[in-house]
Amino acid sequence: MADILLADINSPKDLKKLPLEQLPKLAQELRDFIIDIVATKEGHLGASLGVVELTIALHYAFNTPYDKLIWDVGHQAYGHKILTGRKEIFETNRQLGGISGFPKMQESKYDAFGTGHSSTSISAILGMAMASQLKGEEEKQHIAVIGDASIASGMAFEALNHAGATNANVLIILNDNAIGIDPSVGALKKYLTNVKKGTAKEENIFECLNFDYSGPIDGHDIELLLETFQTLKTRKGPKLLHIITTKGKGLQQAEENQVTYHAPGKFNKKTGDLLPKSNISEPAKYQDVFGETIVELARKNKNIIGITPAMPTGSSLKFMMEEIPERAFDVGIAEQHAVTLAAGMATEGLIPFCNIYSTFLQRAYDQVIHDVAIQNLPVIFCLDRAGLVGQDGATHHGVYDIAYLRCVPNLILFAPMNEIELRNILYTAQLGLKNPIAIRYPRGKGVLKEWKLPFKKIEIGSSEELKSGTKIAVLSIGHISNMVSNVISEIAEKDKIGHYNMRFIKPLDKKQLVKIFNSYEYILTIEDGCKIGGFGSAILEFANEIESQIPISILGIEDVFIEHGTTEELHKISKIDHLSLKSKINNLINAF
Ligand SMILES: Cc1ncc(C[n+]2csc(CCOP(=O)(O)OP(=O)(O)O)c2C)c(N)n1
Ligand SMILES: CC(=O)[C@@H](O)[C@H](O)COP(=O)(O)O
Ligand SMILES: [Mg+2]
Repeated sequence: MADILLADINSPKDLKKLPLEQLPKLAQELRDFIIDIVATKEGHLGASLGVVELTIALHYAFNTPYDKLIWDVGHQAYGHKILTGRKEIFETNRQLGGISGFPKMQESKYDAFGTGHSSTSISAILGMAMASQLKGEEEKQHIAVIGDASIASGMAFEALNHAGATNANVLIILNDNAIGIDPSVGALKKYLTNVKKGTAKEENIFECLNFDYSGPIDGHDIELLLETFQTLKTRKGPKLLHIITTKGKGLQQAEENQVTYHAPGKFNKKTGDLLPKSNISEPAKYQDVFGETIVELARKNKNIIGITPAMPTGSSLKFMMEEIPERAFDVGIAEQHAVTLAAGMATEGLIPFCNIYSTFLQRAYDQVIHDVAIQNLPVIFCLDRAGLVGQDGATHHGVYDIAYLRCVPNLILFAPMNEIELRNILYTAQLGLKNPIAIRYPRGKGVLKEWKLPFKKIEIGSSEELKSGTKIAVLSIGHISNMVSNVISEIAEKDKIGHYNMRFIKPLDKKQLVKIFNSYEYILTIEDGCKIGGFGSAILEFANEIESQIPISILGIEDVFIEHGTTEELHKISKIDHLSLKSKINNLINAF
């Protein structure tokens, strides 16, 4: 049997011992290794398969970790992790206690910068290169690998604009596979396509920005990559190398179905076929409730617009993009633009539904305040993936939105308990709200079998008493309210417990709250967001406002970053799972 080259590679030092002719064989092994593990452990697949040759060539040619290497987004860094000492633990990728699915500085000296959100790599590598200049490290190389969808983002352009006016020693590798999670969009995509066809205008956009541009070259040709790196190493100043790769390279299914194989779930490693999911009829995903409902509403209301920054599949806005393409827009990885675009549309009487994952809206915070809330424009924010999202970990949990939105005047903040509430608030929001509204809902499935019921208007600021009680009032918000209901149903002295689905974090249902504060002896709040500044804080502030002395306990995410694991595991760690809540309530009952 031929030697397994990968077996002996535990660091780039080992890699450098291989003769050049063996690198294509190593590439095949690395690809097989990634496929083997991701097939059972799940994770991001297509992006890592597409940069196998690039990863090998980079670590072969450069002196990492002394030379700095940043992977933008970082979902393509599995090969990098495997070649830099994490091969033996790669099977723990994204699992609780295991390695992160993204580069992470605390995990390895080879991870020069932590990523997860896109388009940060050029700024960060420029910062490092400028620091090297100041320290007199003239020979040090600084490399950022960024995809064609990520380079189109505002932040990447800000960094290119700055870098091009410096003599910093940076090499930006544009990994152009013409796709993000969904097909790349926009004028830059058209430009890059023309460059590849050789029909671009005389002037190269990157050269105009003062970059030393090379390419486009085949990013799967290791020898060519190595030759190019040797040349580029000797050139000073900002450089951009344009490489062409195929997302999913080496696994036919992944090459042919690039959207599905971005993060395919479990699959057969030999055939690439996806493993069937359980065939029990399950509740719908919240994202699909959004996707189907917006189509239903938009058919009747011609002013409705759908906007997504590069997540048509993840948000299910693709349903509207397919049926009503003239009113549904993927604007690329451009959260800031998406928000202000929606604001502009709202000034003209359109009704924009701007769907952004909770974690990615962090990037557009100023736009939410300055362009929407101060001007009190009725933009409808649909914040998908709110709460703990699971294996993507700390960079992706949507746990700050309540705290960062609750403090913004004019903004209504709602969290549906189930699919019907989501559907009804989407309906309510397009009836002519005078304020912006943010609707937060989690990754994954709801709880109901039937949710496509006739629309009902939800009164803004109204809560719902799910169960009355005598001693302890549990106030919950959003999907987690279902777990709370289940827990209460199992409590022996359940008569003592009242349960309120508060729905609106802002405005609070103050009428209901006054009643609660007058009828109970203890209040317990629960949310799947950070405790500091969250829903529980809002209840504390209310207690202060009415000068209530009733004790209040807040359950939610503590002041630490929660890492990766299944959402069930992470809820447990955060003590907002079924058992923790049950024991908390039982302890309270014993105390009263
Ligand atoms: C700020 C931000 N918005 C959205 C995402 C979600 N996202 C992750 S990967 C990706 C596409 C990246 O495409 P590209 O840069 O071309 O890399 P490729 O996957 O093709 O390697 C998107 C939109 C993100 N990680 N960060
Ligand atoms: C890398 C990245 O940011 C996305 O691929 C993200 O992992 C998508 O998350 P969902 O799987 O929740 O759509
Ligand atoms: Mg791409």
